[in-house]
Amino acid sequence: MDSVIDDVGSLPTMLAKPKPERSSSLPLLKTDKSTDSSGSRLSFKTTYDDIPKDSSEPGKEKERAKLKSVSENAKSIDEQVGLGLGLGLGVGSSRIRLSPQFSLYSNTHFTEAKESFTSTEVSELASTVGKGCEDGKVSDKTSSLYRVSTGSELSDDSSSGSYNSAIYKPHKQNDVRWEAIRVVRTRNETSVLEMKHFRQIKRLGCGDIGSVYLSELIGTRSYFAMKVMDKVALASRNKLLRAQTEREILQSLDHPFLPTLYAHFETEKLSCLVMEYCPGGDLHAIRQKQPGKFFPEHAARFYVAEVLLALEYLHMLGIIYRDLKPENVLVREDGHIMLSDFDLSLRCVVNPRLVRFANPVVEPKSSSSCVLPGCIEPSCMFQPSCFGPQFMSKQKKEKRYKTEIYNQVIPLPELIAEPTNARSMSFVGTHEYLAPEIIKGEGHGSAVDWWTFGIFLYELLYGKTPFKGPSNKATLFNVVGHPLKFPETPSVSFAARDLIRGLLVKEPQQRLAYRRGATEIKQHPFFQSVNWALIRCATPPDVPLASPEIVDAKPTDEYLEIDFY
Ligand SMILES: Nc1ncnc2c1ncn2[C@@H]1O[C@H](COP(=O)(O)OP(=O)(O)OP(=O)(O)O)[C@@H](O)[C@H]1O
Repeated sequence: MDSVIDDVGSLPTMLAKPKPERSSSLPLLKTDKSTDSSGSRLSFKTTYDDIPKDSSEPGKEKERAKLKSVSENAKSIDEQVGLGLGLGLGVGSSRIRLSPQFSLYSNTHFTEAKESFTSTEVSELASTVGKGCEDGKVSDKTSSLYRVSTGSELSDDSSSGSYNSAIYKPHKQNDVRWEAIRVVRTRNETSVLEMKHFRQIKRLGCGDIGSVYLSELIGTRSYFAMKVMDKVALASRNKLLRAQTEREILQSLDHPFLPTLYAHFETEKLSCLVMEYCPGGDLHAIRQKQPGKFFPEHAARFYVAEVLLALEYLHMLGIIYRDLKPENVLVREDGHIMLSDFDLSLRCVVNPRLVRFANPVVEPKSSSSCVLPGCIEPSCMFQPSCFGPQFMSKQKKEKRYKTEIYNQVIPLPELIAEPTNARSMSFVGTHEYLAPEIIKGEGHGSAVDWWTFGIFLYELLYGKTPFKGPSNKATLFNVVGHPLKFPETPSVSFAARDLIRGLLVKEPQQRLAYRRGATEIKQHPFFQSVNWALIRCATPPDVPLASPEIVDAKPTDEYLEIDFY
């Protein structure tokens, strides 16, 4: 898979004649070699920021130097958390980000920050870096419109802040891990979590400038994924703002298919994010294990349906995700998904619009909110079970629809909060997943997520992406210029192909969901059998086995005395 490209704040000119001063540092030229030795897709980001503008040698030397630096960073972090030996580095298998010093945004702060935008303003690199950032290039790209994080806003008790944020997370507040954190804090008579409260069990992956570890909160048998980042490396690689964006987004989330950030703490050199651990791995790895390396349609539908709800929620918060791909979709212990990796996300302001009021008197024929061409079936909006039978007669459909209308006391109002009008000029994403408007540098909004959603569904069903060429450059040309084609095998339903066709429309304005966001996609016949409200109760296609490291975990009191620092 191609590497992630991330040129925040730059106009891509891949198809036009590149400007001379940019030509030497186009990520396209630098990232053609983008798979690791195992052939899996690298999540290695190339940014213009990483490359000096006056560089005359954009090629392999710098790429090698960068990989070496990733490797060294990972090794150094391993050593610092006490896992220095024998784990192998897996260079470039992941990337890592974070900001060393940033304010603790409560949900309220986040809202206040967003309110400072108009609907077309975007908060790319939304906040300025606090005291820790002295890099002129970074602050040049900072939007003054967004709430600024300053050193004075720092909290010494960031884990406490994260802990308290459970109060504002009604969907996650019953999570037993909050209780485990409370127990440790009480037991240690401390308001903050520190590295010494955790035992690192193994490294789950490593990225640009940090590593993710499976960690136990000592003495609780509660397990977390701890993302550990080297602050100096972040600063030197201009990753501070991206990291900060991700952390602020993580703090604002409260959704079953998005990560919970339990705590954040820092040591002198490291910054650590404590998140939910997903033992199921990612959908890219899981796809490789499927017969034929593609998912059966019912499994693909399950995964994309949950991803759709996650994207819908993000868009409602004014967050355009921009990096959807199977690698970023992790599988929880219960088999449901968790969308991860927010450092490429864009924050902007949305103006929620109510397009249909809650009304107890519903006229079936007036449900014009279904925008599918030729679709006059209101039944596509009401489904009785999470994943029911897909095909039924028209008579049955009508009967079912009537029953459901009567069972519904008040139909839900239909709200649209789609940051369609946001305009970012950044060149970010993963080659095979890039939307045409990003490649052409036309400016992009939330419709890019619907494009990537189409590529994602295609890849799950066919085992490959539709526009991949022999090189990254060829891939980009294909995305912009080649018509969409479906392979003859595997056999995929008409509904699935129709949905993909609607999503992979090159002109964003003509793309499905451009006008009404996720609502349009939910109403597509491909999702006819999905009960959106109950999807959390649906049976996942696969439930991961408990991680052997956890099953075999020894009683952990013996680790209490270990002091990492
Ligand atoms: N919550 C988690 N549970 C289980 N594994 C995780 C979790 N978060 C990350 N990982 C694993 O750790 C690896 C590194 O994650 P990290 O977020 O640092 O980088 P990444 O997802 O590869 O992406 P990027 O380089 O795009 O930031 C991932 O590939 C994933 O396999």
